[in-house]
Amino acid sequence: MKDAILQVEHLSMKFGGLVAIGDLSFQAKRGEITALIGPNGAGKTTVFNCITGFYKPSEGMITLNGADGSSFLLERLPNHEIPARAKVARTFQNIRLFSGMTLLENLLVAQHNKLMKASGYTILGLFGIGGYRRASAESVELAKHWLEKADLVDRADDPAGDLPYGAQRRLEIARAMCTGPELLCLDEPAAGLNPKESAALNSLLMDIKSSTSILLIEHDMSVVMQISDHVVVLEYGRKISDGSPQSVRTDPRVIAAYLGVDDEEVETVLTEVGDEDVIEQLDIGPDSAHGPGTSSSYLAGPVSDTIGHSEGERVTVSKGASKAAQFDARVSAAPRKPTERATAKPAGKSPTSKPRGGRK
Ligand SMILES: Nc1ncnc2c1ncn2[C@@H]1O[C@H](COP(=O)(O)OP(=O)(O)OP(=O)(O)O)[C@@H](O)[C@H]1O
Repeated sequence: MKDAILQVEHLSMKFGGLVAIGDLSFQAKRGEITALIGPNGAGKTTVFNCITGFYKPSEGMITLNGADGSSFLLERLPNHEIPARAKVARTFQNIRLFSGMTLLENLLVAQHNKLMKASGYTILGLFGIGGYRRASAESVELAKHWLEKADLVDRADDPAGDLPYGAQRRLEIARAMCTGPELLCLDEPAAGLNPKESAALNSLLMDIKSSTSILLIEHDMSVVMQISDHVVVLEYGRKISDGSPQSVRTDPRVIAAYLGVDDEEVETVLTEVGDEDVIEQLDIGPDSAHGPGTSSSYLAGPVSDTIGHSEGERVTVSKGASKAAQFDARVSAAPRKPTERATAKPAGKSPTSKPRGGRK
């Protein structure tokens, strides 16, 4: 069995009165692609920011287990040590390349720390001594290696800003790989890509996962379903599902969390899901207190104004906000009537559909 490279335990992150993440626990296994998904504002980027040191969590533990047996509590490491010592690299939702520099230069800048160390931080070291020259040649080789993997080697001497959008995304990932990470955290790498660019990204990520574990935030469900080994679903900072892409895809709570679109999508959702059990659960009769049977707010009625988080803590969300909580309440309140199909149809957005989110 694969061991966990990342262990998130009881993580909470508060911004004043807002609990963006509440008592979240999950694992990412070594050599796997773990996807973190959820509707907009679910807390995915906040989790990334806690893992990569941009935020210090309010509570909880984030453990990174290195391949050599080392172990780091990321919430306690100074920011700059997270990439350098714990070997965690990340990309952001918006592209952050040096657009005036060539592709090769971008990948060499990423190796700056390694080169400076080899120079002994002296001018003599930079000009002549063997260690620096050797490190410099290795850096160029590594850059070339990742340019080839990203299918960008032909454009090595072009300015990064001249690349098409999808190629810039791959260059960012290649640059992150030049830092030698054990865990690569990618924040919406497929946002804004066309299908061809998306396929190129998928094959790059599948290639990377043989050597480096990946934690992925992604709204594009075709990417998530194709390449992920494990999916964690968030809604309002809470984990509502955790498992294989197939189990998450057919989890009614996840389907409910993605609610909020037109009635005509309902049939598509049920067909896409194609799971009798799920259809039965979604077909439990409508709650008469919340509108007529044909209402698209079938699962969106006000069940609770608050969502429970870690012990004793509640976060207030807008009335009827958590679709997963409403689904739970509906399932436990209503008697199961598998043979009696309700006339009402839940409005739904399947997690197999395209995203609500996008390029920021
Ligand atoms: N620095 C901050 N200060 C205050 N609130 C914040 C901050 N960062 C995030 N939040 C809030 O935390 C919640 C989760 O935000 P987050 O960006 O993590 O969600 P997300 O799932 O990544 O959303 P998206 O899919 O839109 O990127 C939101 O309500 C957001 O407004």
